[in-house]
Amino acid sequence: MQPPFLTSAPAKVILFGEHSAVYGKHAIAASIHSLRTYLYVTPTADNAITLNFPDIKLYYTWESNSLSKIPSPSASIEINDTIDQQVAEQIQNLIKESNIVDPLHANAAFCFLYLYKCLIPNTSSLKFTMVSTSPIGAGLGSSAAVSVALSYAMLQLANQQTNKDLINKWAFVGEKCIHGNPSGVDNLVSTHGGAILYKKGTEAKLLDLSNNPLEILLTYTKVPRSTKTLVSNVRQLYEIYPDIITPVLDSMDSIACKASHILTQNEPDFQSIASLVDINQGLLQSLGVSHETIAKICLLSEQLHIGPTKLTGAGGGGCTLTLIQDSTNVQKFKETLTDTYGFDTIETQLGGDGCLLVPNDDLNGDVIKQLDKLFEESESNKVNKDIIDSLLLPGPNQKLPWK
Ligand SMILES: Nc1ncnc2c1ncn2[C@@H]1O[C@H](COP(=O)(O)OP(=O)(O)OP(=O)(O)O)[C@@H](O)[C@H]1O
Ligand SMILES: C[C@@](O)(CCO)CC(=O)[O-]
Ligand SMILES: [Mg+2]
Repeated sequence: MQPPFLTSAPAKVILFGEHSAVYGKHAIAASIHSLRTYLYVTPTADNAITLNFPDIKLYYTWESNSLSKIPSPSASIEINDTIDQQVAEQIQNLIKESNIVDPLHANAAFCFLYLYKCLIPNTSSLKFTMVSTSPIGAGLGSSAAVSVALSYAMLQLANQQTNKDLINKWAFVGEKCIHGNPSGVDNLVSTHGGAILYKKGTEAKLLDLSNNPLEILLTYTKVPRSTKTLVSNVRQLYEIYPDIITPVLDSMDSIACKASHILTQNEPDFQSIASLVDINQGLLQSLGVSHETIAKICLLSEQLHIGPTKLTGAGGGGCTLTLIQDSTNVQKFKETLTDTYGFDTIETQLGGDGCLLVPNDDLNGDVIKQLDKLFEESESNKVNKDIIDSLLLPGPNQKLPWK
């Protein structure tokens, strides 16, 4: 597909099973339709590839000849089950030579360049501008949304027969570039949307939560952390105490399976779900991936009799998920979180669309002008979530012909 065109992928929450998913245990995850990453691919007149990632203040242009020196990994998704270390090393060297040192930048650049070398190695004269309405590095799957949006776009540029399964497989490669050892749950739910019961290496089971939607509140602690580091720390604990950590992971597996069964009943027993949330948080705490800010939110939701809270995603700060069982004190809960603790609260619905595309054919001159203006203004951080949503958010009132 010729540029310009747009791709988009949603954020996600993990209801149960973060970290244990890495060890092949079940997890339940759901997309967050209204928090999305948007990628705008546009043609340029130079013989280069430009990244404009204003959310992390990464702006870089590589001349084509600097990219062509790096060998391309196989374009076969089957072979790319593991990252080609020789190619990875040469990409990391290029990133160093480019003086891209901030890990936030280096991770994004590595993910982009590896997928570029796999899918569109000889392509030039393109700019990739990416903005997200989801908090970054916060446990809501921002790396997965980036990997999905990039994979979708590059498969389009490669004119490959694209289906969601292929997008997800390449997004998993992108997640490996950023996370190191991902389970695949984040990229799968961001690709397909909805809610799933996931177990690494098996077919995910779609969960229909629409009959009895969970009422949840997300809280963003604004504490930065790296999923790669948190996952690695758990791995170290597992290797030191396998006999102790294995039963913890097995319990998390049972929690996810039990919750999946309860949530798909006609009249789910939400009290049991609340107990499972509490237990899962306690187990995550034992893996060392909670944080003092998460503990504060857990305590406050208990004190105000809102319902149980657990971390969501890799933890270490990032975001929590509170199951709202009694909304009597919810306003006080939200005000304390924002005004006293300085956190952000996010009210959202779970599920909704996965990755989407606005093809080149559906973009007319006027819309392109609006998009160019929006994405240019994003580079100077003049755009907030409302402005982005007003033009880009897919849904019943969407301005763009998302497919
Ligand atoms: N909008 C964005 N623009 C550029 N890079 C991004 C963007 N969003 C995420 N990233 C990349 O993803 C990385 C964050 O990934 P990380 O896995 O640590 O957090 P997360 O995916 O938000 O949380 P979790 O994996 O727990 O769900 C950042 O370091 C950055 O490289
Ligand atoms: C921590 C983890 O389980 C979820 C991160 O959102 C890592 C993974 O499953 O890839
Ligand atoms: Mg991630």
